[in-house]
Amino acid sequence: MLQKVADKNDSGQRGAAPLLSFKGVGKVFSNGVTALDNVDLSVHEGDFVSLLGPSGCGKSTALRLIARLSTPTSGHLEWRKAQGDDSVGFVFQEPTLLPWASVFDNVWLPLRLRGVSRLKATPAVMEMLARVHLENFADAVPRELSGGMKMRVSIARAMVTKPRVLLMDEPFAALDEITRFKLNNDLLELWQQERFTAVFVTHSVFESVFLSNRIVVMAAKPGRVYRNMTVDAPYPRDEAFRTSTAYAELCRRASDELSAAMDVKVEARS
Ligand SMILES: Nc1ncnc2c1ncn2[C@@H]1O[C@H](COP(=O)(O)OP(=O)(O)OP(=O)(O)O)[C@@H](O)[C@H]1O
Repeated sequence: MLQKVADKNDSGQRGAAPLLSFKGVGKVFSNGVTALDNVDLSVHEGDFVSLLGPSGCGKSTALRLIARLSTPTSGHLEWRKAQGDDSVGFVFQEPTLLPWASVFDNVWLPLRLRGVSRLKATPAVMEMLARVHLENFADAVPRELSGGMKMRVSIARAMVTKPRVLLMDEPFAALDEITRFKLNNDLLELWQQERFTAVFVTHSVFESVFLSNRIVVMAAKPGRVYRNMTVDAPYPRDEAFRTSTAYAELCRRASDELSAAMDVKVEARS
């Protein structure tokens, strides 16, 4: 069943117009920093795309542009118009939960802001809590939760409105490795169930290879796309994939690309 969904995710790319394209996008801040320079980048429906690169290469800036929290200073972003729904959800590195509110109320919040009553929101909130394996913690408050559980709440809150695109800015960077692996598995399961398009920012080669069907390796100063790498491994991906030679080889390739992207930066400065 999951394999079928994964096939659908993969087939979504072939031949179809991208869901979202960066067309020669530049972003220069008022302090003169060029965060992004002439970026061309396409995201297809159902993609799991990771933006991988050194600090300062413009990964977060790119996410903020997709979320419309910021606008390009040159070029433009183009959304495919056909289905008309370009809604986005955002998950940040910090879970940023309301400390006084229950898990249920935290997840309800985006629906509440749209005028949906507690009663009406209950099925959607409980469904999302079940999806992130927190259905038994609806009444807990954030201080009672572990870091991984707080992040699950944050993901459920971002997903409760069923956005078409889920943007994630290093969501697992502050977690221990075991929790991070578990959340990587659960995120892939959620992606395969809900069929959203994911754009995921990370510094981790291992995480980007495990999760993505495509990795955009970026270079810094100025921030730009260095390489588009296809991760040619079938979904679902599980612990067997994580310990496979295919995974090790893909990580080696991604690591080489990242090292090369960082060398480019050094050469450009010297
Ligand atoms: N609001 C801002 N004003 C000025 N400069 C900014 C602003 N936001 C980001 N920058 C600069 O733009 C560049 C790209 O920043 P951005 O946060 O997008 O990079 P990043 O790849 O996400 O970095 P990190 O991995 O460290 O989070 C950096 O040099 C950063 O200092």
